[in-house]
Amino acid sequence: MSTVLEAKHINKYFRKPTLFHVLKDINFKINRGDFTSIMGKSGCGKSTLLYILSTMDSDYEGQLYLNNELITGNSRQKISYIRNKHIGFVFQFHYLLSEFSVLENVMLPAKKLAEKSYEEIEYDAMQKLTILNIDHLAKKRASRISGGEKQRVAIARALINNPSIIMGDEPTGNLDSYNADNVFNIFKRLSDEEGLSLLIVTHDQDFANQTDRIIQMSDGRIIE
Ligand SMILES: Nc1ncnc2c1ncn2[C@@H]1O[C@H](COP(=O)(O)OP(=O)(O)OP(=O)(O)O)[C@@H](O)[C@H]1O
Repeated sequence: MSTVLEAKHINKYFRKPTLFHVLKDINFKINRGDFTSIMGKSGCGKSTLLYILSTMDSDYEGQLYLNNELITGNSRQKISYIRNKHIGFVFQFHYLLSEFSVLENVMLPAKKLAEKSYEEIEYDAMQKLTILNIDHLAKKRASRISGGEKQRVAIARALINNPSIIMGDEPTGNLDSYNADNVFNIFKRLSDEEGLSLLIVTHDQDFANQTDRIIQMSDGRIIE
């Protein structure tokens, strides 16, 4: 089984207001195609860890590998390229551009990567919307759709560059239970049917139980 993501001896400190050792010797691997969840009490360091794993934070000790390539220590520009190409994100809040259409929002990360023509990107974006059963919303403004629909658009946007892994920080946290189930089931389907690698932080034990593996954190450490 090949490894998509690996964390080796990750330690992280916050220096203000006082020195605080927030992540303590984090080690784990994520196999390609696995659906992994991270759980743990509020404040144990889940978001801080996800921020490092998603390459958005470079201020840590230890090594991070993506597709067996060392990410740590690369230039900001290279890391930004790798992130855009290989990692898709879904946050608790969707962060869609409200004045743009659904289709334009989904196209954005591919435009940024600038490796395909406008027409190809548009075609890819429509395909992702179709996978998520929201192709009928393509021309609508992002501000004019429901919360559950917005989160599905955010997933389509995360998929647009065919990333190696999708990461989510409480991706169902801001939704009512019906829409939370719906979004979780989309992740589950992407994992089961498309073989996607997924890593989500969640407080929901029922959701976590349906993933392939639960990483349990406590006080900045992985305990299980
Ligand atoms: N920029 C910062 N400076 C100092 N301390 C911070 C900073 N960001 C987070 N912390 C602290 O680090 C700890 C871990 O925070 P983090 O957000 O990673 O926890 P979490 O497990 O994701 O919590 P939650 O489930 O509530 O989102 C907390 O004690 C938090 O107060």
